[in-house]
Amino acid sequence: MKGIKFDFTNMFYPNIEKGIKYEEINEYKDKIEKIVSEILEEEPGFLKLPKNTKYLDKILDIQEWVQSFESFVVLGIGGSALGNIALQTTLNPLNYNYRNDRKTPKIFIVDNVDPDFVASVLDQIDPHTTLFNVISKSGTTAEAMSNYLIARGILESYGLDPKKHIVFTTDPENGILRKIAQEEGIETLEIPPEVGGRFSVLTPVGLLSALAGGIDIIDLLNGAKTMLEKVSNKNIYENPAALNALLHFLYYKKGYNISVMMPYSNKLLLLADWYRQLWAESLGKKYDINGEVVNVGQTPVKALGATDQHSQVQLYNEGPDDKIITFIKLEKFERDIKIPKIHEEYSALSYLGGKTLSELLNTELFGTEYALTEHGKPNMKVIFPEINAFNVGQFFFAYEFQTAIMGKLLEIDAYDQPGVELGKKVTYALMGREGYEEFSKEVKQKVEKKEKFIL
Ligand SMILES: O=P(O)(O)OC[C@H]1O[C@](O)(CO)[C@@H](O)[C@@H]1O
Repeated sequence: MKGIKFDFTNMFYPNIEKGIKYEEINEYKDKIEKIVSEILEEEPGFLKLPKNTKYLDKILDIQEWVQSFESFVVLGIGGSALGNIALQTTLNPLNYNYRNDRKTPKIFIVDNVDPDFVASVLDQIDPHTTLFNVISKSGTTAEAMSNYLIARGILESYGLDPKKHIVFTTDPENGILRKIAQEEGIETLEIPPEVGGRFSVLTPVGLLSALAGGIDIIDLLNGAKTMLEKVSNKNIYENPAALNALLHFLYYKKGYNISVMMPYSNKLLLLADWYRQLWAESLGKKYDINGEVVNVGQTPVKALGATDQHSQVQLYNEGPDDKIITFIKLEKFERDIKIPKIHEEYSALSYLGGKTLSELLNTELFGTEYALTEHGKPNMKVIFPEINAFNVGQFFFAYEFQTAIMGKLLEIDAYDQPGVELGKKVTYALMGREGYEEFSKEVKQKVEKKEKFIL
């Protein structure tokens, strides 16, 4: 069958000595059935996206305008950038201006306020031929807003009409971007109110820059749609998202606090960055749904094969039993390179001659998998037959659904992020935002009183 596959072989006992037993899975069969039914019934915002053509139509309407620019610059952060970055590095890695005979803009994603980084992007673009896509669900995030102000300032300094060079992606009603859009007539795409940032890659948040970069967004959504069908299966043994969630949950209960995602493909690497936000922000929670303090969460970690075999794998093999490793395997690379048969006289080199790099890379993946299993460390694999929009759409959707299930298993709210508020509030206060004067004093006093220890 078309699409990605999940290989759970090395998650189970007896392949892994301390592995999960089928009896443990069976104990949760009914619970998983109930959870999947509940999610399908509750229809959290992200679930509606694969079938919703409303947003797609609107984006396709402005395709010609968007692709008439030479540069397309996303200004956003977190869920308003990570999906975009994953899509571009996976499906538009060369980021050409000319691709498949069709001119598409070069895509830049500015997801930080590091002045060196922002300046380096600005150095590369010509405002006359640039479209800025300001993405913010809340329309308040300091990083996205400051970069918006900078972009707008530049446009104005060139005498350019912001309406012709800016498109907003934001909430349909709330937030300052929506207000500015209404007052000034700036083109604006909607983020459905019920879809949180980290679940929004399949909304205009991710779709517009994807389309701008020449990615087949219809295929992307088709992939998500087929995965929706697959993960709607209530039988745990036929539902990869449910089985993956349950395995992560059962291991988590045994002290496996870390979930490593390790693609063996540079193009697929940043899917792991997208996953990190999804898993961390959704599941790292102090309170459960009844208001009890639980302090749960599993720390997502990103690694790259084969590079990190020479950096992290020592720890993964011999360190504490606290990690589950998810490899991402690519079966068919877009290109391959044959290793020349030079130095046939040295056996330390001659075994490589005549092989391909993809052969070497996937053999290394096999070696790492084998070694981890021998060391008794649980590991699994997501297999991409090839990199295309359909498979990437499947991947996004499977992990979103898996996160929803994991949230229910942990009995927490997977859709909020109260833990990020305090840091934001301090920034507002210290940067002098109106209404935060008292809080600013409080913070300064507290810091003043601290016993300092600086070396
Ligand atoms: O799209 P927004 O509202 O600018 O938010 C960006 C990101 O900030 C967060 O709210 C966390 O600070 C994320 O959940 C979100 O993806």
